[in-house]
This record gives sequence, C-alpha cells and structure tokens, in this order.
Amino acid sequence: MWGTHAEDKNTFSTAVAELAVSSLIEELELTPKPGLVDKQNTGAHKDLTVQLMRASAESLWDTFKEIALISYDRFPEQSLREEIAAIGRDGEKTMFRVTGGINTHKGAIWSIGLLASAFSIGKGRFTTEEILSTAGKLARYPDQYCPVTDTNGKRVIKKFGVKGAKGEAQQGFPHIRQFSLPMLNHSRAIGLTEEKAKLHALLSLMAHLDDTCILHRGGSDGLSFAKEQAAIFLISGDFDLLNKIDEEFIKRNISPGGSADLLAATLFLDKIGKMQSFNEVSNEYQLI
Ligand SMILES: CC(C)(COP(=O)(O)OP(=O)(O)OC[C@H]1O[C@@H](n2cnc3c(N)ncnc32)[C@H](O)[C@@H]1O)[C@@H](O)C(=O)NCCC(=O)NCCS
Ligand SMILES: Nc1ncnc2c1ncn2[C@@H]1O[C@H](COP(=O)(O)OP(=O)(O)OP(=O)(O)O)[C@@H](O)[C@H]1O
Repeated sequence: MWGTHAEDKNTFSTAVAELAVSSLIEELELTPKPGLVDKQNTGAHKDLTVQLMRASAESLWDTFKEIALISYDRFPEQSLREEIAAIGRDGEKTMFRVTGGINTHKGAIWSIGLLASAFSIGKGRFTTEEILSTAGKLARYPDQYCPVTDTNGKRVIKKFGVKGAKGEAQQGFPHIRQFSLPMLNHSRAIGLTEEKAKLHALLSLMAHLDDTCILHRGGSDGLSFAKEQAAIFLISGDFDLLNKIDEEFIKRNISPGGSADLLAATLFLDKIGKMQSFNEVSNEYQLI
C-alpha cells in the first residue's frame, strides 16, 4: 500500500541506506579474501581492522539515505550529479573522521552512491540493467565543483593508462555486468554455498579489473600477479588456494580494494533484485 509521496520517498530511502550498508558489511565479513580486511586477518592493511571498517560502513548510512532522498523520482542530469557528489564528498569526510584519516570506503561511496542514486531515480522499479546504465549516465556528467586534488588513483591512471573507478562507473560498470553478477548467479545455480558464490564473484572481478589500489601498491607486476592468481583459482575451483593467495598478497603488500568495492556494489544490486522479485510475487512494489 502506498502512502504520500514524501512518506514513500522516506521509506524507500531508509531501505536503500539499509541495503547499501549491509552490502558493505557483507563484503567486509566475507572470508578469506586475498589481501583484504576480513574476519581472519587485515590482509595487506597494517592500519585497518575489521572493527574500524565496520564502524566506517555504519557511518555511511546517512550518506546513502541522503543520496536516495535527493535522487527520488528525478532525472539523471548534471544538477543531480553535482548534488550527489557533494553528499558523497561529505560522506568521505565522515569516513575519514571515523577512521582517523584512513581510506576505508572511498571507492565504495563512489560506486554504490551512483547505483543508489540510479535506483532511487527509478523509484525502485528499474531493472538491474537500467540501474547500471543510469548510474553510468550520471557518472559521465562533469562535476564542476569537484576539487582538483592529487590522489593515488589519478597518479596511477596517468602512469599506467587505465580507466580506474571513474571509468568503470562511466561505462556503466562493465565488470559487474559481465563478470561478478553472472558469476554470483552461476555459482548459486551449480549449488555452491552463498559464501563460495560471493568468493567466486570477487575473484572473477580480480581476474579482470585494472584495480588502481593494486597498481598503486604493486605496479603492473603486482596487477598481473593478482589477475593470474585469481584466474588459477577460478580454473581450479579449489577454495583452499585462497589462503595461499592471501599470504602471497600480504607478502607483496597488494590489496584488491577496487574489486572489493565492486563486490559490495554487486551485492547491493543482488539484494535489490531479490527484493523486487519478492515484491512481484506479492504484487507490490514496496521495498520494506
Ligand atoms: C572517482 C573517485 C572514486 C575518486 O577517484 P580517485 O581515483 O581520484 O581516488 P582514489 O584512488 O583515492 O580512490 C579510488 C577508489 O576506487 C576503487 N577502485 C580502484 N580501481 C577501481 C576500478 N578499476 N573500478 C572500480 N573501483 C576501483 C578503490 O577502492 C580506490 O580506493 C571518487 O572518490 C570521487 O570523485 N568522488 C567525488 C564525489 C562524487 O562525485 N560522488 C558521486 C557519487 S556519491
Ligand atoms: N575489505 C576491504 N579491505 C581493504 N580495503 C577495502 C575493503 N573493501 C573495500 N576496500 C577498498 O580499498 C580501498 C583502500 O585501499 P588502499 O589502502 O590501497 O587505498 P589508498 O588510500 O588508495 O592507498 P594507501 O593506503 O596504500 O595509501 C578503499 O577505497 C576501499 O573502498
């Protein structure tokens, strides 16, 4: 049953924030992830803990709710792009306050922020394809208020000629569309557990993504090594290999932060899809 427009918008945006934060926490708790913070260890991150990352994820609840609120029933246009960018930058400030200046979820705020905005533009009715393409359209608008700062990502993009987080979004998240979402669904279909299906999805991203986190820490040798190890795992299907790959990544100080962000974004889309099919069965479009 529908309420007033304002009530629907608020209820919807609360649900979006819930989905976004729970996707970040699911990604964090997935174990064992090579080089990344998980329940077993902090991977190649000496300054992070699972508790700090959880606190960071929870601090972003308001950011995602505000993005959903401002995007509800709007069009993907430059003014909206600039409005959500301002909210995203505030979210980054909140994150840095909570973590004492450590980058825990910058890439995730960017990717899930755009997807949350696109989902809200469609008032919860867009298909996954529509969410991805609308998020891509939003990301392609320039943000005239974006401060000119030098970041690891920008340095690496220039040095290695890769597209990075911005390019991935601007192209409508091809790595989610082509690899992680199909891999998640395929792994479930062949009877793997949820945990294993998510690990498969993560490694399918790692096998293909030009991850600026890895390039920044390990250069092109680090990136080739990471892609190769992920491919070996996917071919073997041997989950015991993941602990060995984790040890190698820690030794080489490499961490696939970009793949982790895109896995969280994949889980966000997956949750949306599940909720929509549940609502179709009950013949309602309400999110909660
Ligand atoms: C574009 C962003 C990611 C900045 O990118 P930049 O390369 O300069 O920064 P930085 O290297 O510090 O962080 C990029 C992060 O993206 C992730 N990442 C790395 N490689 C990839 C990749 N190939 N694909 C997706 N994500 C990746 C990593 O986690 C990494 O930490 C973003 O933070 C930004 O511009 N924010 C401004 C606010 C905004 O516009 N928000 C809109 C939506 S909320
Ligand atoms: N479970 C996770 N463990 C570690 N990083 C993660 C995890 N999930 C997502 N990330 C992403 O990885 C990025 C952090 O990687 P990294 O520490 O290499 O960032 P950096 O600030 O670019 O570099 P550096 O810390 O080397 O100066 C964050 O943007 C975050 O979004």
